Order: sequence, then structure tokens, then C-alpha cells
Amino acid sequence: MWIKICGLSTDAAVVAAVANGATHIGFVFAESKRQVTPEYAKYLSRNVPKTVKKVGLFVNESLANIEETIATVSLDMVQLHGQESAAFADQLSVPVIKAFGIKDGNLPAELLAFKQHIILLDAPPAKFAGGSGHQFDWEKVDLAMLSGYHFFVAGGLNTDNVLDAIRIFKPTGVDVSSGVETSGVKDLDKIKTFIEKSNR
Ligand SMILES: O=C(O)c1ccccc1N[C@@H]1O[C@H](COP(=O)(O)O)[C@@H](O)[C@H]1O
Repeated sequence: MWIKICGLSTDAAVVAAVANGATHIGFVFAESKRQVTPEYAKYLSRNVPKTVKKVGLFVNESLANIEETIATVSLDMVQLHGQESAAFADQLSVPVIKAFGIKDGNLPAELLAFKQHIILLDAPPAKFAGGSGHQFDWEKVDLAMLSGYHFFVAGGLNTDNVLDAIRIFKPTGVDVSSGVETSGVKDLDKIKTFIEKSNR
């Protein structure tokens, strides 16, 4: 199971994610209360082993700026959380996770064009493009449409519901940000519990 802990902005949270077995860690470079600069993400990454994938999250950012951040931080992957096209994703130099906000359980037709990329299912955008802690309507999703895709489930996951998400979707991975926070700050115990439960 891929386990991605996203929106990291402190050494303690990075250490907790890595030490407890996260396979992916995420840094937000888009507008967000979790936004970090490329230089700071590079600093936070200094002791992260190569086995843990560093993912940079962007929303409708230019190709040039994304590539510059990939180089500065040595990102392994990028997560595109806006309206980026498959043609845009195809041009990036590292593997891409493309996020889709799922409304009323409807998977977008666009999914087909992203077949060679990794998909991330999230709640529809609210104030920001993501990271709202909101869940989408799991029961309405046509799971057969996800056959053949590598995909993360995200959106409002937490230590209480991650096992249900895994049971229902049988995803390649799970992704969390708000659900491992307390009062808006990454909670080291919740990170540990989330990873342990995801690995069950
Ligand atoms: O985390 C953010 O602040 C963020 C900002 C803009 C776009 C996406 C963002 N986060 C991603 O949203 C999903 C769901 O997050 P949550 O667990 O519901 O808080 C996840 O992929 C985050 O990486």
C-alpha cells in the first residue's frame, strides 16, 4: 500500500512520516495554509531516504516553475491539483499524480487521457483546490472505471475511516493531510496511527 502524508511543513512531521513507514511525503507549493517554499522543502528533505518519494503539489502552475521546483527540491513526483491537461502532464520530467474532485460519485471522462499517470480521487475543490478534509461520496463511484489505474484515494481520510476506504476502493494508495492534523498542525500520533492502520 502506498501511503502519502501530505502538507508537511516541519522537521518533526517529516520524521514521523518517514520513521513510521510513509512511502510518499508531500509538500504543497500552491496557495494554502500548508504552502512551503522550494528552498524550505529542500531543507525539510535533507534526511529523507531515497526510498521515500518526495511529491510536490501544484495547482495550475507553469511548466517552467514546476520544473524549477523539481530541480531545487529533487522531487520524485508531482501532484497536479488544478485543471491541468493530460498533454501538460505528459511534458513533465517526473511521474505525475493527477487529482480529480469527485462530485456526486462521477469520475470524469478525462480520466482516459491520464491512463499512463497516477490518479488521485479527492473531494471537489472548496476554498482551496484541496486539503479541505472533506470526503466525496464513496458509495456512488463506479469502481469498475478505476480498473487498470494506479490511484490514490484522498479527501477527508483519517485514522477512523482509512480502513473503510481501503476496503471499498482497494486503491494503490491512500493520501491524507487534514486528517493527521490537530488544530491545523500535523499531529505525530495521528500520522503514526494512520500509517499503521493503512498497512494492516
Ligand atoms: O493540502 C493542501 O493545503 C492542498 C492545497 C491545494 C490543493 C491540494 C491540497 N491538499 C491535497 O488535498 C487532498 C485531500 O486533503 P485532505 O486530506 O482532505 O486534507 C490531498 O491529496 C492533499 O494532498
